[in-house]
Amino acid sequence: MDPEIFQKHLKKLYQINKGKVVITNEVVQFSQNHSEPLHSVQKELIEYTNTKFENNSYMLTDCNQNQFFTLLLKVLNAKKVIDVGVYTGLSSLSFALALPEDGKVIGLDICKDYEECCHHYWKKANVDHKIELVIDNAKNSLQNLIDNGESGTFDFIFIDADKYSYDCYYELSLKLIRKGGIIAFDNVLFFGATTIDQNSTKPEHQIFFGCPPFQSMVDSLILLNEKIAKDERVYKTMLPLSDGITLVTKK
Ligand SMILES: C[S@@+](CC[C@H](N)C(=O)[O-])C[C@H]1O[C@@H](n2cnc3c(N)ncnc32)[C@H](O)[C@@H]1O
Repeated sequence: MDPEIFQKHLKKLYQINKGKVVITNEVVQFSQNHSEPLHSVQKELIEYTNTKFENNSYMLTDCNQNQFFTLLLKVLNAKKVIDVGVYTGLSSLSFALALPEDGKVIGLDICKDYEECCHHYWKKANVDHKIELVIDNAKNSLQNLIDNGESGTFDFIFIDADKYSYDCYYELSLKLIRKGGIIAFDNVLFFGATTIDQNSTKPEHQIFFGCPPFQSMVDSLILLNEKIAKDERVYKTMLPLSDGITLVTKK
């Protein structure tokens, strides 16, 4: 191989989008196909949620995320996990599948509507015994864990419930996570809304404005993103994976 030709070629490639791959849906699918395959029950639950709860199935975590968390839990050698925002049970299922036989997921959700669905699929995947579903406001549930002396004992905490309360979940989770454990926040990019100038008049940005409930979630997430970026208590990284995931670990 002629190194000069190779260098010239690389330079040309680098000039296109600074050498970075544009993340299209096809690229997302490609990376999904080249990651740890999903368990058949994870696939069934996704299918069921998309058909049965069509109106709010956008709440499901996506495949890439679940594949990523599976690997993360293995690396962390995780045994104790908290899932804040369970919905139809996919994230809790993924965590339970990645944990050893004596591992435990505490799933927190305020809504009872999906309880039956959760247990059905968790049983089907033989992990129901590893998951404890607590129906209450997650703020109370996290505080109860602290009051029960479980501070500093969790390996991984996933925050994916109401966006207004992320900051409160963050502070409580910092108490519950062990040193070296990871707290992950979902939706920190929120369809890209948190990344744009909130005074933007660009026509392509106007879709993000004009819906007060959406805007107040965006405002909460913007404040949280700024807080974590400056927070000296943690090491952090924000990944442009799915709808944006921030990972933090205590210093
Ligand atoms: C985005 S969904 C979670 C998706 C889930 N992690 C998955 O993998 O599919 C958010 C969930 O948070 C729950 N939630 C909303 N507010 C909550 C609160 N204050 N406390 C606990 N759960 C809450 C909702 O009921 C909903 O099921």
